[in-house]
Amino acid sequence: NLVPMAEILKKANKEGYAVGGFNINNLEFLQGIIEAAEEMNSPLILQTSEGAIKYIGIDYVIGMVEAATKNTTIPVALHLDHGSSFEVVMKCIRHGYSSVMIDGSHYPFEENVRLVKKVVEAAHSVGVSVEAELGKIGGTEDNVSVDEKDATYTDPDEAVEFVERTGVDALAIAIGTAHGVYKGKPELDFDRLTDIKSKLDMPLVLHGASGVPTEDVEKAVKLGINKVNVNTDFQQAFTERIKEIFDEKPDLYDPRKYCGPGRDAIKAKVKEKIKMLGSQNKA
Ligand SMILES: O=C(COP(=O)(O)O)N(O)CCCCOP(=O)(O)O
Ligand code: NA
Ligand SMILES: [Zn+2]
Repeated sequence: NLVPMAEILKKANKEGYAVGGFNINNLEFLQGIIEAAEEMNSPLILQTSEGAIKYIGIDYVIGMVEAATKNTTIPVALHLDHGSSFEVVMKCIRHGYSSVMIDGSHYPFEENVRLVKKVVEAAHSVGVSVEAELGKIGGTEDNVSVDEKDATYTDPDEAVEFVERTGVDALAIAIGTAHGVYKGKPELDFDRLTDIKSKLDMPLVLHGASGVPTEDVEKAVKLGINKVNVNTDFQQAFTERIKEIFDEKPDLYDPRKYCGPGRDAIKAKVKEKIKMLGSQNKA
């Protein structure tokens, strides 16, 4: 009982809120995230990077997510984050993912269009949603100069052509965010977001949300972002809690004694993010 991401995001776009694309890295991330979303009555997009699939094992991902969603009343999608090839996308679809990202943002425009079009045809033929990316989301934050912005940030007119030619359900745009921990304060290009949304009234995705001030994420949601990806903030919440536990009790060796509190820390952080995105009671 997974749902296609497109359904979740269509409602979010219509009603002006965003839904978390929360990455799972192990059992505790999955449990913390799904419990928080259920208690907040929020729709949820669970996502795994290719690295997480390698670490967990795709059969375990599917098995754990099936267990997590067996009795749930909230709409949940299982999404491949940053899919790097048609082959990986098809593997996830075959295993039961309800949504996939094919990330061709580092290819030339025409190559990105060709690859994404191929994925959309295959995925849509079996009811699976597709996210793609145009523009370059930074890997590590460093101050982007103006001309670099035009070289790396999403061009609104290109975005219109891209969506028309590919038929994607959601578009990840580059407006100043970066994956991971920021060095400086990220400056989001809200004018560019406004311009893109005015030309493309469709679900838009913000990557790299960890480390972006809450008020900036809230503003981006108001301006038309409908999916917000978060990973690092949850990884840091988990890790910091475990460090605290070991500071207090260095001789602990039962993993439940430190992974359990780590799970609780993730859950608390997820609730904060759901409040920030406005998806509480939108299930
Ligand atoms: O946009 C985001 C989240 O960005 P954030 O971590 O800044 O919140 N994402 O798409 C998550 C990226 C996860 C990468 O995971 P691996 O290390 O397993 O490859
Ligand atoms: Na980030
Ligand atoms: Zn990302």
